[in-house]
Amino acid sequence: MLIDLIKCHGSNNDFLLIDESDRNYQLDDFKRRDLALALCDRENSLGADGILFIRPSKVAEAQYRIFNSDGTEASMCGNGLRCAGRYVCEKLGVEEAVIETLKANLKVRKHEEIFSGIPTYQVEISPVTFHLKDLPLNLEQDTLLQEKIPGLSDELTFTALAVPNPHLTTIVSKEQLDSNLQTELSVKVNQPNDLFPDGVNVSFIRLLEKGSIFVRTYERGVGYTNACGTAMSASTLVTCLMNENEWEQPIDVYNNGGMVRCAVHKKGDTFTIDLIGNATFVYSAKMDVDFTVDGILTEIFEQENFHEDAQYEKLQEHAKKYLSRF
Ligand SMILES: N[C@@H](CCC[C@H](N)C(=O)O)C(=O)O
Repeated sequence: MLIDLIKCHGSNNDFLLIDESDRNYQLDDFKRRDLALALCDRENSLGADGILFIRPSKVAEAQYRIFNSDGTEASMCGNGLRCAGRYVCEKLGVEEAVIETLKANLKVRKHEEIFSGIPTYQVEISPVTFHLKDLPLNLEQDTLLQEKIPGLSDELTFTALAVPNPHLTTIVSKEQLDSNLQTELSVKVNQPNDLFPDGVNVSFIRLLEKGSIFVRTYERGVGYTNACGTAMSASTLVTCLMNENEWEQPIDVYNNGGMVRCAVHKKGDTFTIDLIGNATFVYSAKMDVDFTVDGILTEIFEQENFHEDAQYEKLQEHAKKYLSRF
């Protein structure tokens, strides 16, 4: 079977985008999982952090689903939503749209360039909840705000939230960021364990200066990625809660793949986050897949380069130069 795809990335968190809406690929969730497992493999196949599936929607301009590279489905992916948002807007010839995701219908819109020559999209990250049952995190309390988790780390304090995928965040020093702490505890909470039965995305946050943070995330279902959009959104919210940053103000969030901008809106106890950043298309291709064959991908052809990466590298150089100050 021939399937069209676009390789794309948000902050170098990279995806394969497959539009099922005009073509009857007859994918079911087993096939979507198998495609994610096979095609995301960086050693033997195309390589990516996940697959974005675009599907028809009865309630929005399109439906969007995200499968991690380990074949599990996530309720949300922020960097992927910017890419999906761009794809849907360009396909429909519009500047904004609503995309149906597993737990919410979310607004996406074309945005002024975050850096010269970079296609930029703003996406809504919502709903946000701090109830531990929503992650889930099995502790005998309702929320976890800047607290220790017994058995996880003696030195770090954590905040847990779902946006709506689950996140565990902690604000760290440069020394803690450079240590093995993040790997050790992320592996622990993403293998079968009593605290997080569904796993969790673990972010280490470094406060750089007012209005600017660095976030590195070990993603559930993937491992370390260059960036995680929902994690950067959740982390920005946590820094506002701790009075390190301000509500409603743009915060620059640096990551290992570049930088994005987040703004957190607070109305009473309700939070929404704007995530603004690149939606970069790398190449488009047609692939031949056979689900009965090991590795599934049998041939890839008609590859076309979008030539957007050279400009993106300039954003990365700018981000690296800024980070070298800290
Ligand atoms: N990279 C994503 C998040 C993808 C899903 C995540 N690994 C999960 O399982 O919750 C992002 O940009 O938000």
